[in-house]
Amino acid sequence: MTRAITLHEVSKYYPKQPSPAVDRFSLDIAPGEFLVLLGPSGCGKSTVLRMIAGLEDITTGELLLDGEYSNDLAPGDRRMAMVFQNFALYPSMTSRENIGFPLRFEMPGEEHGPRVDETARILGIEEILDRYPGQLSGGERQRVAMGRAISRHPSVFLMDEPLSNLDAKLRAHLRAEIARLTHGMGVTTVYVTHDQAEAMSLGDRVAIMRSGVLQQLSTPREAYHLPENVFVAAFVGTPRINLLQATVIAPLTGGMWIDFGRQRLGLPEPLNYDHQMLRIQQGRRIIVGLRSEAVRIAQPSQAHAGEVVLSGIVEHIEYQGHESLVHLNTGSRPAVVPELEAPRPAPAAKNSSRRGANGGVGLGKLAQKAARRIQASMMDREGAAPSGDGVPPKPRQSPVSVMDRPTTPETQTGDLVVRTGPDIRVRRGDRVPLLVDLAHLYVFDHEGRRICPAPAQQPLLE
Ligand SMILES: Nc1ncnc2c1ncn2[C@@H]1O[C@H](COP(=O)(O)OP(=O)(O)OP(=O)(O)O)[C@@H](O)[C@H]1O
Repeated sequence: MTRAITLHEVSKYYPKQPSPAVDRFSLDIAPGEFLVLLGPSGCGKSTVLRMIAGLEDITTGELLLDGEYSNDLAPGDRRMAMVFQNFALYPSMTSRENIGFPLRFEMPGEEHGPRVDETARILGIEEILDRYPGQLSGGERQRVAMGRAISRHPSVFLMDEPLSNLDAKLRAHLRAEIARLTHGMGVTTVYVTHDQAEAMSLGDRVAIMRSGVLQQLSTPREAYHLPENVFVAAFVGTPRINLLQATVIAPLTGGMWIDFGRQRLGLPEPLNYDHQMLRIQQGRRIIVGLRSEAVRIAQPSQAHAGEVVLSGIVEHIEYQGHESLVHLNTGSRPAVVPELEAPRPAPAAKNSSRRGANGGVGLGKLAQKAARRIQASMMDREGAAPSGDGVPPKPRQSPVSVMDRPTTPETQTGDLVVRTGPDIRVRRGDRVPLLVDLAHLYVFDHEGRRICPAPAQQPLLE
């Protein structure tokens, strides 16, 4: 059995918190869909997951399960299984006993052996069924934890960063396994991660969050190719998209340029629809987004149709084996998305009281919370203070704040990273010609909204 999950305008206010952890969050998850909640630490992903699970009350809004109002449904009646980051196995039980444990309550008086064996076979862990958690590797422990969730034949899997305690190789391996398993079982899955690569490779769709607010809900491909705002553009993709501050120059006499300060990028005429739409930005600050594959190092004579010329000085070459990343200085001013640039708190076990039934708030989590509070106070987190009962007087708007990077042209290092073949023959200090593919040019307005390519729904002009 699998089920549809709908969140309608769901908000969560924690007591004594100035702004909601989740703010008017709406989402429809289809039966059997694999949906990933993606965003930086503290953006509200786990809170959404826990509200779906029934482990956290919904302050306002509605949760529908298969179309039925379910805000007040007890967690045990939702037929959902959760898998956490910290495995949460009983140390005094073997793998077999751990996997069979929830069945004592779900199938009282019935023989659990066949269900446990079937689960072990699916996960390929028959050999470790008689071992204790202390005798297992991290990956094996996480497989047993997943076995415990699978054996219940749940209608929904809820996974909260289940792989983040594992090393990179194992993570990649288990990631593929999770995708195979959940799709094979056809069970609706909601998966929380802050790792965009994980989200992109796993999700049928990703819901990208920032400060409790849904920024974009789309397929991974669309999130990469058509980010709705600068936050999504910067959060998704490695290496991170190049974000440069610029202005549009569009004199009445014709022509249009994007001015980076020391260089200008001329848009070819006749202007296409997307470029024409930039005319209203004339004289205003914009942010230009260029992914590392949108620019190549090549002579102007080699330009294809739709490519325009810039140049840059090589600052650094990052050899990656299959490719090189060349860091260049084009004399532009990089734009910074504050939440992405803020230091991420040190990882700590997610075993605080709000995460699981059996733990106190760990020191690591407290440190994380303190760091978040500092981070939150430093960031431009908008929102009205809650009234006495914790319900907001009005919803927050969420323009994406973007700042200047505090550098002077003299001290500024590479502002543009370009992906090249591994054998590129350039040296530090060389000035090299660059060809920018305008088909992959993104422009965001001063509030971070994408304006090029033009959004499907145009904002009303005042
Ligand atoms: N029980 C609680 N009491 C007060 N504030 C809380 C509580 N739980 C979470 N928060 C706050 O709500 C916000 C969202 O937290 P949440 O754990 O949902 O974020 P997250 O995106 O899952 O982060 P992480 O990836 O670090 O777990 C944070 O600011 C957090 O400090």
